[in-house]
Amino acid sequence: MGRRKGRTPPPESDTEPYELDAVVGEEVRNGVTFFLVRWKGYGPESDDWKKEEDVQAPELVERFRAEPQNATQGASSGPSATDMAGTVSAFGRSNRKRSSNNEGKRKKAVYPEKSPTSPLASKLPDSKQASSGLPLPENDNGVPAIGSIYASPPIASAPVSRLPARGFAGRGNRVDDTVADNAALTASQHAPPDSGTVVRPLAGKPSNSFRDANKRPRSLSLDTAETPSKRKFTAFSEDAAALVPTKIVDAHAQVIADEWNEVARQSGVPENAKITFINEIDHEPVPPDINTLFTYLEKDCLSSVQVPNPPKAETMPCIGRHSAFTDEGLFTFDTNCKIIIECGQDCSAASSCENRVTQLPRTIPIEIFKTAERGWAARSAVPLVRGQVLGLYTGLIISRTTASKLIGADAAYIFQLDMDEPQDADPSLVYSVDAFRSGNWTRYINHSCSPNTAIITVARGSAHESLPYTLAFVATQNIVPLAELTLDYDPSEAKKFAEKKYREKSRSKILKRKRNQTPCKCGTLQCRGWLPQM
Ligand SMILES: C[S@@+](CC[C@H](N)C(=O)[O-])C[C@H]1O[C@@H](n2cnc3c(N)ncnc32)[C@H](O)[C@@H]1O
Repeated sequence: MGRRKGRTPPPESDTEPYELDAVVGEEVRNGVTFFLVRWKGYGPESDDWKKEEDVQAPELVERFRAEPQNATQGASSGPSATDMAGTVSAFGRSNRKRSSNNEGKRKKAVYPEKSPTSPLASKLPDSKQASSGLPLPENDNGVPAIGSIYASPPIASAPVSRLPARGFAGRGNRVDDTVADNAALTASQHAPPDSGTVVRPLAGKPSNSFRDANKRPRSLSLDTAETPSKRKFTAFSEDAAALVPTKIVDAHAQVIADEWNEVARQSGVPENAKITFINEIDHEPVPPDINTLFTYLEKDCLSSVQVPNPPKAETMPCIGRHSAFTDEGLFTFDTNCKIIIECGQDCSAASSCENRVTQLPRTIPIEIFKTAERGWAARSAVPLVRGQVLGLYTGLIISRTTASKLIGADAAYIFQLDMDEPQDADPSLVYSVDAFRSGNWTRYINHSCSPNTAIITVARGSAHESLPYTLAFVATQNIVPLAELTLDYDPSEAKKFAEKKYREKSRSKILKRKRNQTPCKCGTLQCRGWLPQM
């Protein structure tokens, strides 16, 4: 691997890309498919320059196989947040020795973009919509404006005492009407990352360790008689039901699901928006950190700390209520507000107030499903539209001092409320949400370097109603049924990655593995290699 042929490439230029010349081979390592590809050229005068390297870029290879001429064309028009295959090739390269100093120094990026003439163009997500989240504000210190989940391998939780969940009895969700209007949304826009291969359950030893969550169980090894059959979803049909694989719901999962659905029902979630657990990968019955002592919180967080009062109702008037959301309740993505202010109890319009979009009950049926490499994950059984509010990140509010002491699995579900927070903030006075022992289905939203959801921060009009503010997931693109819902756990890193001036320096810094960092298995062309770390 990594052989280089031809003469030494000419001096580096940011505008001249590699061009994919051939897919020479492919190999599965640790469950991830790497492709040996041959790149060619740095410009017209160096067309004879070629080299081979292994990359983890299934989309690029698929595109190349379908239409070799257009797979990497348009590259010289420059990078975008969505189309940075260079990160992938750099990641692939880091796994092997470089063949020469010259090559080692060079880090050329490939920026595959939609070719307007390509028949595949309509199948690729729109680059604006599929950008790595929202054009989210960042504070002056470069701290993620919205907050970040940090990653570490999850393990089984210890039982905790149960606390009651509070609920908001709101009215019907207008967003759902829009979903219905968009039911004809064709599924060809993008494929759910995990639907490429659906593995049926096996007879054999169940895997109960959460530490195994991201690893394919031994019983899937190809040399056993029980090699699973694989079913490929090559394209979506409009009939979403045809895509729904056989659901394996065991008795234990059913008990947990019933309990969660009952809490959700009390919060106003309709009957047809149930949560189900599905495992088509192995025998792990339900996410193992979930037992009957886990506290399901559909809408509101619990708090272990006395958070100082957020701004008072007078300073959060019921104005500009349509600035952040459309009349249909879809987030507009064009607000500069770091915190979206919704009405709270002080609003005279009470529950008929339209400025309560994120307080409306969830209307989306959710499937929590096992993936081969990313543990458990969440997806919607119905189509979602860009801007739709999907749910709130709930859990226990803890101080940053407490959060920073958590390690390993205990830290896997922490979302920093670091929006607008000075870098030298007193850690005992800034907060995080921990969804390890209490939370809701959103705790299963995995990281992707090219996500389809983002977080918006919302405060409610009156003190103590949202402590200190609410984290709401919104769809950043139209999402087909059963596509895994994903979030960039550190959008500020993605932003740096996309910026030209940071490109070489910050990319290599980001791509370099830090201690204990977890490999990212998002499988996208934009993959930065590792999960963000606290
Ligand atoms: C908030 S939890 C998400 C739910 C988790 N998959 C589970 O099974 O409970 C974050 C953890 O999920 C796993 N994870 C999330 N995104 C991942 C990714 N892109 N690649 C590998 N592991 C991922 C990591 O173990 C991470 O610490």
